[in-house]
Amino acid sequence: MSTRLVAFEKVGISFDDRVLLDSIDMVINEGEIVTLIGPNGSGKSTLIRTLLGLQVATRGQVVRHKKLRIGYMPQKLHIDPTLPLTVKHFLALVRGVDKSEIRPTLEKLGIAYLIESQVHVLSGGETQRVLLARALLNHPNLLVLDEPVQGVDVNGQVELYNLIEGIRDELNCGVLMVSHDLHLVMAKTDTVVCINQHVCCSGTPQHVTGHPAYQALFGVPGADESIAIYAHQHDHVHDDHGDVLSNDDGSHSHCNHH
Ligand SMILES: Nc1ncnc2c1ncn2[C@@H]1O[C@H](COP(=O)(O)OP(=O)(O)OP(=O)(O)O)[C@@H](O)[C@H]1O
Repeated sequence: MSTRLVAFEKVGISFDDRVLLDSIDMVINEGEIVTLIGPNGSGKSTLIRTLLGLQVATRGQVVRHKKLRIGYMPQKLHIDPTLPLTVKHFLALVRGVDKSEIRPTLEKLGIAYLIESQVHVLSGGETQRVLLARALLNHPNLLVLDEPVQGVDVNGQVELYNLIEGIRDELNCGVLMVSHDLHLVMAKTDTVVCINQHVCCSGTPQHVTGHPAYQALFGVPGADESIAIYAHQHDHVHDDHGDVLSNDDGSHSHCNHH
């Protein structure tokens, strides 16, 4: 059985009368990719901040493995654009970093050619990879990625998700990713936790996208079958012409489990 890295147990966060998180249960295991989804203002960043220890739970608790080591990738790089700073120097700022690991880490992410580039001239996709490199230099057993594909085009998003999956396979680390919707990330995710202050539903991507709570928040998937997962469940048979033959009771159906 894989090691449990983090467990949220009935975690709640309130300010004055406002509930930001309510009774959140969530587990992240080693080697598992968990995607956290929810609409704007649903508490995703608050949950991440709580995991990072930057926000204290007002109810419940966050149980962390004693050897938990988080590599955090923020949504954006906040650096003064007038400050000259190369990628190499930026990564050398990681506390306790072994500088000899900087180039191999960039190579692993396919961006070794950027090592002497100024960080403020990088494209969206390049910036995300540099931030991922910074997270990896921390030797994490849990990667926490806050909207890792923000500002990246669709092809770049697929590449980044492939990269993240490859890192998980190589390091057997846990991954917690924040996303706004499930379309592209779906195939790369083991478990989805859909929140809107509370956990609306959780489980496999197929289970969650078929859940009424998910569909109430994000609509019914399937408008674009090229990217949505379509699981066609047969409870009937077709004749030689493809026509549906009725069941014994005369009924038949096609089920869409997204
Ligand atoms: N320290 C705080 N004090 C009071 N309210 C806060 C605090 N931090 C966040 N909030 C509020 O909590 C709500 C949830 O915010 P949060 O940033 O966690 O949502 P989110 O799901 O990450 O949203 P988005 O998708 O827009 O990034 C927001 O309405 C926000 O204004």
